[in-house]
Amino acid sequence: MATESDLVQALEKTPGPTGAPLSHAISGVNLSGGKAFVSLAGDPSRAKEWEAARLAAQEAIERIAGVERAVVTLTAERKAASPEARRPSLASLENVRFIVAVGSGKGGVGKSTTSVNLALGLAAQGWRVGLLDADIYGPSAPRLLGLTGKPEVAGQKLVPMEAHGLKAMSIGFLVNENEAMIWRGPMATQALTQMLGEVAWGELDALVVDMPPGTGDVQLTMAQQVPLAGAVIVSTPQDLALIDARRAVAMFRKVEIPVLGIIENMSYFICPRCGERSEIFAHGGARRDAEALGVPFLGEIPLEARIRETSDSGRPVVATDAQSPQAGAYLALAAKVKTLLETQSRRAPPRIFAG
Ligand SMILES: Nc1ncnc2c1ncn2[C@@H]1O[C@H](COP(=O)(O)OP(=O)(O)OP(=O)(O)O)[C@@H](O)[C@H]1O
Repeated sequence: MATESDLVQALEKTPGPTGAPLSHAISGVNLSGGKAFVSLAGDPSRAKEWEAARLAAQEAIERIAGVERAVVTLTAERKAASPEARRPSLASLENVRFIVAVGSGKGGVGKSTTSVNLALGLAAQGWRVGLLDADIYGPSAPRLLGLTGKPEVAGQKLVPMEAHGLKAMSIGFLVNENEAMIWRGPMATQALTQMLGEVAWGELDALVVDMPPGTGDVQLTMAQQVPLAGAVIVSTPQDLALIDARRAVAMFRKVEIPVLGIIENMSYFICPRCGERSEIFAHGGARRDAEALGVPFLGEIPLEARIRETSDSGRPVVATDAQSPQAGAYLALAAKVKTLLETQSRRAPPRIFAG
């Protein structure tokens, strides 16, 4: 059975008028009953070249086994969605294909653990991935990735540190934790902007941004300033955490960042001795909320001592025990996020133009 991901892959091999693969221009993908509908965002002033690209895309998709018919339409490029247009000072992000925020309405729900394992899960699928620990009030990337020491400086830029195949930057590499904790509003925002703009990220398929918990001014400014492709919200199943998760969804929606979905962390507990499953916090609330809010539910991560031990000792489970069921939960999550990024992000309103 062909999937939407196969359509994206076919366009990864088809160059477009800008020289970049046509998959970079996708603004919408849908596959149902063997019929593929794809929209490509292009520059209307180069309509002839885009018309040729449209036909090439149609042919490439119709060659996929299981696709009977492909309809490819052109939509006008939404300039505001490109990193350069929204934030000229963030030039060092221009070779980053997708920037994904991981947010939570509330602290301590496992946002950082999820960010690290999600980033590793994306890397496990062949992507080049960076992790920006933007949680300036409680930077945890140094601990989670087992990194010590200071990043090097090359030219005017900080060189990201590397661990388990990820590039990483954290305010925790630069100042001691207590110092960052006392920063307020504008100072915190300024530090974040610098970490985005003054780091030599290089070419990345995805930069996972571990956001500060909550939905205050710092988070809102960050969501507005960074050219985010989408946001993932982490919640635990308790009612209070879910109320805050709904606020986080509302915050990203307010600034028109697509919410890729909600993850339920610490969803259930499997007793390591008897294997019995207990639903300590009335599991399932995040799935119901996701349905009510009309956003995808991305999955459940169990509450497991192994996840805590590996995270807290700098050996994240996806990097050090990829075959374990715990890593499997994160790998499944990463696969969903990858597909959503490739198919949902940059979805422009369909202003169709003819070639
Ligand atoms: N699924 C899980 N199973 C067991 N322990 C977990 C799980 N997820 C996170 N933890 C543990 O819970 C604690 C808090 O997790 P983490 O630091 O990722 O949360 P956070 O939401 O980023 O917190 P903060 O608000 O402080 O940034 C850590 O000790 C972590 O190891």
